[in-house]
Amino acid sequence: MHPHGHTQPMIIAQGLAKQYGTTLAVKGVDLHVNPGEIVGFLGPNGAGKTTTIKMLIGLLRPTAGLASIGGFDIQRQPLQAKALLGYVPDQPYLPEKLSAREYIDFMAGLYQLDRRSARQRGEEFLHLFGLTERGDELLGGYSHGMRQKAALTGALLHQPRAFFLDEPTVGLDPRSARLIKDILRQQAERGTAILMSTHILEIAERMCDRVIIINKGTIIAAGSLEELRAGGDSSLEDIFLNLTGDSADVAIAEAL
Ligand SMILES: Nc1ncnc2c1ncn2[C@@H]1O[C@H](COP(=O)(O)OP(=O)(O)OP(=O)(O)O)[C@@H](O)[C@H]1O
Repeated sequence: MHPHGHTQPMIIAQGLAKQYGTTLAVKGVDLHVNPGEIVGFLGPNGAGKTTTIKMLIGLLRPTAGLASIGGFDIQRQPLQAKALLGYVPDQPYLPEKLSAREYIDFMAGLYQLDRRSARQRGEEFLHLFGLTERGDELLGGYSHGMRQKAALTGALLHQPRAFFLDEPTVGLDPRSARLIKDILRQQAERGTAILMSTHILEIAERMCDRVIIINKGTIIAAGSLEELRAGGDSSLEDIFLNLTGDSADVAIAEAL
């Protein structure tokens, strides 16, 4: 028996498509993330990663297709679906005039959490992130890394079952990147499904149970790294370049 019960995927996309004007940015994407899984969402710039994630979390209405979180359709049952999900964008919006502790209270209110246990959970994250001493400073004065940590704290406060991150470790020092990696693994072990976009292949290799590769709005490969390597010992970088590159680009990359 799987530790998290029946493995109905927590995150599902079926035929998701998005057209901006005449541009088909996402062309019928099918994907799923199971409870407890960390899945890397890889693709070159402009491939459609952010657009897909924004449709999955209900920030963008798809032109076609369905997205569901924990069995709730994100368009038809947005409140139920959104209560289950957390999202950290690559440039998180934070209220600059609030301190980290005030932000924790603010997020607790937004998700209608019990204030005391939310505060306690918030303090645990501040401690983990080394921000206990700076929790009363205004977020506006936080560094990029500190902002990422505050955003993660706010997004994890309600214990989401589906967690989405856009480029979570960009601009972080190695220690902070490691910390975030550990926290994500911890969340996954508690059954949270995690989908994170990244273009840093090394991060995907080290952090993810499975990767999904998107190129020009279409999923072109999905599986564990072992499956993608399919017996060979190519690095994820080779696989990625081969799958997404024009052959000329790959030839250039191979020559480097
Ligand atoms: N609001 C918009 N209006 C018009 N076109 C858009 C809009 N947002 C994205 N696009 C286009 O859709 C395509 C996919 O963009 P998207 O941001 O989803 O890619 P991405 O994979 O997240 O890229 P990156 O790695 O550079 O962040 C691109 O061609 C982009 O120019």
